[in-house]
Amino acid sequence: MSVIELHDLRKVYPDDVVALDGLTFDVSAGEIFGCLGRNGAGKTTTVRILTALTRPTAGSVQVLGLDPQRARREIQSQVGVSLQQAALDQLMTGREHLVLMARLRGLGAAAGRRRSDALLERFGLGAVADRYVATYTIGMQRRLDTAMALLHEPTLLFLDEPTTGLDPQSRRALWSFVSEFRADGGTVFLTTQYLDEADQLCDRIAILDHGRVSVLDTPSALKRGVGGKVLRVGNANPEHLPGVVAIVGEQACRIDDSTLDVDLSGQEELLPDVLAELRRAGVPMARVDLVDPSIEEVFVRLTGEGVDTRGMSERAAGVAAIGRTLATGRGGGAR
Ligand SMILES: Nc1ncnc2c1ncn2[C@@H]1O[C@H](COP(=O)(O)OP(=O)(O)OP(=O)(O)O)[C@@H](O)[C@H]1O
Repeated sequence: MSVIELHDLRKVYPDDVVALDGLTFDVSAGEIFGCLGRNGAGKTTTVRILTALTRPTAGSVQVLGLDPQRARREIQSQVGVSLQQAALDQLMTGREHLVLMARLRGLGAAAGRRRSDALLERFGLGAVADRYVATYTIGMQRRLDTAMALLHEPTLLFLDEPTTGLDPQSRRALWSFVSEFRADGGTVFLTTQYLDEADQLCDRIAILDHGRVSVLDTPSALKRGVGGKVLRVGNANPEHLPGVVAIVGEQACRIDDSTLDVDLSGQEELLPDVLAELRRAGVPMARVDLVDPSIEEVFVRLTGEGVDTRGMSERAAGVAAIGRTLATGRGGGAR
């Protein structure tokens, strides 16, 4: 059953800014659906239209079987929304936010307090519940905002870039919350600029480009679709890289956290040469593996380096580091 249906959706802002240019997809009940794309691709506009915060210019949209513009209150009472810019009052405590929101949601005083307490604990905010939000970290503010979106126990949750700016621990905590929410029967629509997040968390991913869906599928189908294997070298040393780059070319090499990925698609015949080079450089073969391409590689292969997501920029920095190592002959390129 579809809980979200978009057909040929267009949104044109004043001054002819085209944010959405014929967006079509649907989201099934119980899915974690990821919407990926660079800045300005149209992700937030999509969330705002689905949650009745913005009116589309053309096209049709249904959320839980309702038209958001005609059934605005009904939709907003049934879905949870955590937007990129959390609307929190710095001079209120976390608990005050939740209790106030519970009142706005029509929960009785006792029920509101109970639900607030439970959510404060669930999101690890119990110890700071009575501190001003001004003293919260970005991660705490984001968790509070997500907790507020859950007060009325929605079954459909919209999270707009929920982990942007969070430290790795907070990101993982958010991921496990999203998985649990789905395991309890919920549906999640999330936008992200992090490719690894979409890969690990989402059942299906739509990559948006200039207000359109450029590809949409499960992470594994996307990876299968592009074909080709990646040779992964763990604990790679920058000194090992020039030889490999000389064989496969700089574009095929990516390094991240000392892991070197060599994209062999279309040049599989080079595998023996690369292995021989690694062996010559003294890399233990136990550290070498053949793996499926990551969503990042899919992204690069399908759309080219032009899709500037933050995750890709980090990898691009890694490739640039290899380039610098080659150019200067100095090590230290890997992060
Ligand atoms: N209120 C607005 N008025 C005019 N233009 C807007 C408005 N909101 C968004 N836009 C423009 O619409 C396009 C899509 O923006 P949108 O925020 O939906 O993209 P996004 O993928 O969410 O980007 P980001 O990752 O930066 O949030 C961009 O060109 C943006 O500048």
